[in-house]
Amino acid sequence: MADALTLSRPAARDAGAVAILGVSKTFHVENRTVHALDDVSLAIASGEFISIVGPSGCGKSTLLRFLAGLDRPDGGRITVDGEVVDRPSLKRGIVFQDHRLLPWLNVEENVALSLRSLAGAPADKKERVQSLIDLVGLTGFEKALPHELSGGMSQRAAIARGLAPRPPLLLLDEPLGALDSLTRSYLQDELLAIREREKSTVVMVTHDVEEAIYLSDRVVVMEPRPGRIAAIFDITSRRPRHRDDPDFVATRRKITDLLATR
Ligand SMILES: Nc1ncnc2c1ncn2[C@@H]1O[C@H](COP(=O)(O)OP(=O)(O)OP(=O)(O)O)[C@@H](O)[C@H]1O
Repeated sequence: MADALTLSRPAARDAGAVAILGVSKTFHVENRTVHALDDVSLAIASGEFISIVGPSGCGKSTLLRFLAGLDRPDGGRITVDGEVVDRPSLKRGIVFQDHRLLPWLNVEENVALSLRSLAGAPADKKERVQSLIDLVGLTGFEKALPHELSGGMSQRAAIARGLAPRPPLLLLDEPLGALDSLTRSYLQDELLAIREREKSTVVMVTHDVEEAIYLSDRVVVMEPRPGRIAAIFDITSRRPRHRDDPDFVATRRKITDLLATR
């Protein structure tokens, strides 16, 4: 039973621990060979918030797709809680930059989609859906269709959908990338609050170094051709963090300087 989740929190407090071991991937397109990832290894503790930053083409999304089980590496392996990731699972929620809500379903129905295959009483599922809609600040918009929502609201609905089955691991691929800066910083705080409440491990790909430092326990900086980990920064300052704090500014400078050389 690959998806033995229930509506209650999946057992252990140490769920969502990730091991990425020597992962490599080469794409062959016509007569071109792209070393998208080369020998990438990373251990992520349960409950950690990790951001991955790096120049375009360094393999961030490829790595996230592997973590989701949407694709497989040619070499190495990935485990979550000791289980090899070789297919998608409700144990790993994923949210993309474009919300990918089904246009013919309303907010409530979109959020409920990923609960369909889980055991549980319909009333419990309904309660879970409503609590997530409340959590992401969409109360009152349960019956709205995606085209009736703003970009930020659609992204919140997508986050609620990703969280619905209580995945121990939440994967975010530029989830706030398409939003204006005000909505973006508001949703960053919401992401922290959601993570605090849901206790999921989070792996987020972002192009925004400031966002990565603001949210994460560690920032992984990747370099391209071949895609590798160039450095890992521990962000130990207490939350809420302040973007003009000297430590914050110094870390941002170190990361952007490093990125400028890649
Ligand atoms: N399905 C595919 N077929 C061929 N090449 C691919 C495929 N997916 C990714 N690549 C190549 O692998 C490399 C890494 O791509 P990936 O999308 O993971 O990078 P990224 O760091 O997420 O980039 P961006 O920041 O621009 O989204 C790129 O050179 C890309 O062209």
